[in-house]
Amino acid sequence: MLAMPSVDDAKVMAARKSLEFVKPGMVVGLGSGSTATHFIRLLGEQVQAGLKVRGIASSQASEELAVSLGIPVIDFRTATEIDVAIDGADEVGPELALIKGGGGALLREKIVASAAKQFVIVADGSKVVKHLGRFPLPVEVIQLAEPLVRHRLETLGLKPSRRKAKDGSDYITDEGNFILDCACGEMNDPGKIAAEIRAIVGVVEHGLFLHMATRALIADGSGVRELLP
Ligand SMILES: O=C(CO)[C@H](O)[C@H](O)COP(=O)(O)O
Repeated sequence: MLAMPSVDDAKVMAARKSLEFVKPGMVVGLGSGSTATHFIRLLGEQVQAGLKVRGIASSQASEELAVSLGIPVIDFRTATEIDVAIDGADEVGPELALIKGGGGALLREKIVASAAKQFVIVADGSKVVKHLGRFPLPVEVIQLAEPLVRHRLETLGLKPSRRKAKDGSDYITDEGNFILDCACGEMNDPGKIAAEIRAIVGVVEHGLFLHMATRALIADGSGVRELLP
């Protein structure tokens, strides 16, 4: 009998499969989180073997990793086009609706994903859900506006809680904002929730990525399966 791959092995399998979508000359969006980290490491091996691509990073951590592996990284301020973005997700729902931002990089991740011609999700099978909402939805907010935004989120029926760093201090994103992790419960209409949150001034971005992913590569005991929207 075949042994089930560990969650981490599954992440590597999905990340490896995503290399098929990276072609010479491309500008590649580099996601954040453990699965995206596997992808960046594998891409680094390809670059060291001669593949010519340039990366654009969705977080400081991913940028530092890419640079350490010799992947040429474009300065975000000069980028105008992205061919493919490869990133992980916290939940993958129907029609490839996603919750992202567990690693706190949702703003840059969404900028990269929205500009990319292809947005490929890499994940282990545990991330696939029938309804989004078990994972708390991250909402990035301007620090100054946090109490007002928090109250508005509560009036929408969400239960926000300010994210803390490992040392107990407030978690601050790469762009200098707070994150409110919002318990939402099962989402029947993610589009409505996304629009309501988006309408609150002081919200910088939220972790619902709707109608963005062009495919998801999901790895589990039976290999890597491809989901399309
Ligand atoms: O959105 C993200 C970071 O902001 C990550 O892609 C998401 O949290 C999944 O992470 P992992 O691959 O470690 O499970």
